[in-house]
Amino acid sequence: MQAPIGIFDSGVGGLSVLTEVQALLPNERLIYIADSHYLPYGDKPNALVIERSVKLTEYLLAQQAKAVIVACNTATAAAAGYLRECWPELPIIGLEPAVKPAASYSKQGKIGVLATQGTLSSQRFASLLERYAAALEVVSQPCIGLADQIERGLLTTSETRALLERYLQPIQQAGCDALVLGCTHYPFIKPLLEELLDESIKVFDTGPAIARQLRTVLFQRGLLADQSSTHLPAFYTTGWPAQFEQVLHLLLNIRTAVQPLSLE
Ligand SMILES: N[C@@H](CCC(=O)O)C(=O)O
Repeated sequence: MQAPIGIFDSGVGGLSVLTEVQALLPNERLIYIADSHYLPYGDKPNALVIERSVKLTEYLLAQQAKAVIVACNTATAAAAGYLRECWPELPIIGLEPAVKPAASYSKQGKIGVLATQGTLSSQRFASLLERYAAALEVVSQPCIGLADQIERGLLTTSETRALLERYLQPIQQAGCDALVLGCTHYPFIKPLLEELLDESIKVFDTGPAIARQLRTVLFQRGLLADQSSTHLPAFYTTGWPAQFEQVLHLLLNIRTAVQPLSLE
């Protein structure tokens, strides 16, 4: 059996990355884990996010994963460095807010970033800004509660709209012309985002670049899947499978059984 690629997130957010990977690499076998029992990661202590990331990676390795995507900006900021120390041979692909392309696009020299508190207060994010946006004005906006709404499939409710309006306000007011979606949950509210944003603001997310990066890494290591193979992704959650099945259908139009997973 083909060795799989493991993908994990605190919940449904990483599905936005899974979609991009499936589109670019349709022959790969994918295993997706939503650590829903510990959601949201965004306001959890670093130590807990690291502990969970280690457990999830261990599980994926026990399933013979040939590469792991940390499909969560918060977990990447907290744990990617440590995971790479633990498994130096394993290709580990992390997600970072797309500050670099947004900064080079911006003509106003002003960009906005929507992300979790965990991501925005991380050392990794500080050095990302230092490297690529030192000369720019950056409006970093923590979006408390937004990932939870998306997790519950509430993509267009008045509460979600009100939250998003509130979080976009300082970014629009500052005159930003580029907006970075620094959390893998947020691409699922792109329609609402486009409705609320000025047309002049370009939106950046990381999913497509991650899929390309994965393809490069697998190619370099001779790990790309056989072109004749096709597989349905396998889905696991540490939370409630029935709830995850519902939101999986809503977000990706996939109807499949989700397996319960206990990783304590
Ligand atoms: N998927 C989110 C994490 C959301 C959360 O669990 O707070 C991220 O990319 O940061």
